Amino acid sequence: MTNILLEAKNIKRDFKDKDRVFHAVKDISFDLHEGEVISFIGPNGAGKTTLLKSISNYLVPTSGNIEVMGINLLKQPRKARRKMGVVFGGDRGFYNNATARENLRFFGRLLDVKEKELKQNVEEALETVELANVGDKKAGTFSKGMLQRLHIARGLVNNPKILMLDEPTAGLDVEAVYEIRALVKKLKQQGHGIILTSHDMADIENLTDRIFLIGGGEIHFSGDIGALKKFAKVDQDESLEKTYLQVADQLKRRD
Ligand SMILES: Nc1ncnc2c1ncn2[C@@H]1O[C@H](COP(=O)(O)OP(=O)(O)OP(=O)(O)O)[C@@H](O)[C@H]1O
Repeated sequence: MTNILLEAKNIKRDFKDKDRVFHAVKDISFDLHEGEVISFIGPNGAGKTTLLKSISNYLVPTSGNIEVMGINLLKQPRKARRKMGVVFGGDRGFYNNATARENLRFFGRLLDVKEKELKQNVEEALETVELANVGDKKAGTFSKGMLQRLHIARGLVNNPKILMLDEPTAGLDVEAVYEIRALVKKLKQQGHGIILTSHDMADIENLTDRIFLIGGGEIHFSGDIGALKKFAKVDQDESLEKTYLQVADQLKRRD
């Protein structure tokens, strides 16, 4: 068994509205191993974003415990958070008039990367995402696919073992989607643990080792795609989209 990079135990997150308490995440536990890609799938309002925000320290859970490479996220949030690259992607997030290298150096400094490590980290991140040859070009001249790779480089600039990739292929053309998928596979082979969110079932089918079906703030199933197909009682050659549709109804909130 490989090393556990992240362990979330009994995560609950409530939202209070006047005198009513809404249980967005009820009691979720999961872990993430080295070299593994996991994904949470479920209907709108299932609690996926709330859960991922809790793990990446954008929201404090109501209760539960999160260990990131042995560091307690709730007790030492800054230290734990630095072990994780959170990649939101999209057209924004960079200084258009600065080069890719300058942008990465800037974000590296924001993440407290030491000056003597910064240059090497930036070069390694650019190499990994295959942008080293255009590193001196302004970010504003980059295509959507290149920008997405630059976002991933930004997530890598302080050398985190864990990456959270939010919709990494959204809005990209077929070729760029293919490149991003190849990059995710490379990161996984390098030993990164990756939490992938995507509405594109083909991304999940291609990349994810372990799927967590989430509905009504709870996990209904976890396992690989083959096990999910058994759980959904569909043939093994059925598409993930059809498999998901078989179980979608039972994931709807009843509260
Ligand atoms: N700040 C908030 N205050 C009150 N309720 C909230 C807040 N954030 C989320 N919720 C509620 O918690 C539930 C879970 O929302 P969440 O965004 O985590 O779901 P999701 O699975 O990510 O959905 P989607 O696929 O639409 O992004 C929803 O019913 C939502 O309305």
